Amino acid sequence: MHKTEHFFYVQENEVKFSSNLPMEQVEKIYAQYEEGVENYTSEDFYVHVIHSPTGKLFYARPIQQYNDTDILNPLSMKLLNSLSDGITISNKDGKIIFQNDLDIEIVGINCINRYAKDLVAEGEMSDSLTLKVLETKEDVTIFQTFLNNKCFLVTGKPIFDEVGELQYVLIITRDMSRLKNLEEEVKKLEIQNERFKQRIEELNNQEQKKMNIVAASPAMQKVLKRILRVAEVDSTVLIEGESGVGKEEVAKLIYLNSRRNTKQMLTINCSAIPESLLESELFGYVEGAFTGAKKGGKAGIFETANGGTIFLDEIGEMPLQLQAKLLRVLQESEVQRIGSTKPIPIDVRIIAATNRNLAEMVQQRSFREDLYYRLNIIPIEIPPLRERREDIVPLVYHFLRIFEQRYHIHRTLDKEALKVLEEYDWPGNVRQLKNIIERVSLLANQPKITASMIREELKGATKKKSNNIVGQPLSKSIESSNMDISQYTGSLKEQVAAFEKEVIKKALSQHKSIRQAAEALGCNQSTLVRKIQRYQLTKSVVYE
Ligand SMILES: Nc1ncnc2c1ncn2[C@@H]1O[C@H](COP(=O)(O)OP(=O)(O)OP(=O)(O)O)[C@@H](O)[C@H]1O
Repeated sequence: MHKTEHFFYVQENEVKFSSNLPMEQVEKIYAQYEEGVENYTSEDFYVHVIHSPTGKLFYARPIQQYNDTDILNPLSMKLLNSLSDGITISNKDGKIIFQNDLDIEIVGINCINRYAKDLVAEGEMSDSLTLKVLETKEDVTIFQTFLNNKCFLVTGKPIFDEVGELQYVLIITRDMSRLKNLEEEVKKLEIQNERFKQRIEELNNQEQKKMNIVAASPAMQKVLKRILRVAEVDSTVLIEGESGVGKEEVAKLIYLNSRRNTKQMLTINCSAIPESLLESELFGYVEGAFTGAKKGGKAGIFETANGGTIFLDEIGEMPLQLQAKLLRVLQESEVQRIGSTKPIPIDVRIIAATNRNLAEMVQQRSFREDLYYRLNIIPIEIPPLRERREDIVPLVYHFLRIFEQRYHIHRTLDKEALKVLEEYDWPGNVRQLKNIIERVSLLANQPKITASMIREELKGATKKKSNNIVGQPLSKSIESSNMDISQYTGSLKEQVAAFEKEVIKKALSQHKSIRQAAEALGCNQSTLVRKIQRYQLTKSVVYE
């Protein structure tokens, strides 16, 4: 029995026994008993009745009268102030008897000793959870935004005494922004995690991307290291080297390993496009900018590549007037379409390449000095193949594998053949080596390629060297060849046709099949067949 509990025993309406309550008090309690009830309150007592066959036993426990100050002793206040939630406690009349420091900070008002209903009536609070809990006598939870615009989870809890009377209302205000911050932290970590995963994938891919470029020699290893380092930064790169050394391949590698690899890399060959067209290709134009300008205008390559990369091949061939315009784009990161004064902001990375000596061109004033320095922020010089002979054999095997997959032919080279290739000077660099390997692979009528087959091919190349078309793929050699055109007469159409006939004849004589010749000329087989018929190139002529 609880030490403050009293009891008395009643038999036939007569109090037979009482513990230590004065009789007067016992009678008062008993007077309020209603026949049959088991629990009731009387005066300041909570009464529990046990009915037995012979009588009734009454337990009377004094209802504790809490004093507000009883619960708010210094220690409990200290404890409540140390919590990281806002706490207020109101008594059953709705008077706020305690508010911890954090709650005062959150709500912005010190409510101690004030009544919740007054705070609402006086407009200091739009609503009061204390009043709601007093009314419903139930737990209530709401989300509430306070002065600092932070979102809080506010929970009101009724606190009952032993007899179920609501005694206090406890309000707990929890800062949801802390939870939100945590949520955001978790999200950030997840994003970071995702980035790490991507980076690992990228690094794995990088290994594969590197595989496309052969760099066995110390000189190319150095270049490769530089490529991978510059790929990470966003600056302009100038790739220099003789024709066919692999400048475009290097540009692709930089792009593939850069952060911009999710956007495209657009390539423009400055030597292959006439000056007038190059300007509009690069910068675009507005409607009516010139005769023949498309309706609605056209975006230039800078606009189209926005966010990505532009590879300006053969930059040394860019006319001076366009060099000035390109310089402005690089300096101001904005472009103006032809016929417009409106600047369009652009964000592109420029990779430029040249086989010309730009520094010399600057001295000869055929290349702008300011543009040269602007492009030359990170120069990459690719040495000619003859200066990195360690790359020759790995390149041979690399190309053999490519052609094996492309043509389904398996070829190997004997030792002597490899030696010949290693000792050759390769004026046409890697492109020339690639073409020789393609040719011998296709022309060989046995799996093993011998030194004499290579020598034969290289003899042809040396002969062609005087025509400045060493080892170029056929389509490229025609572009750059110094073919004697004085032999052609007649109208432009007739001269072009005569030239075309010669080009096709030559291609057919150099390739085993029409398909291969078409491939080398960069046209499709049916076009070539039509032209063979038009120019009446018979088989015997073709293969003589
Ligand atoms: N290191 C290399 N590894 C594998 N292939 C290479 C390498 N270097 C060049 N190649 C191949 O050689 C050919 C010529 O390379 P590329 O077109 O990049 O040369 P380039 O220097 O840009 O030539 P140009 O100055 O004529 O434009 C391409 O088919 C390319 O794939």
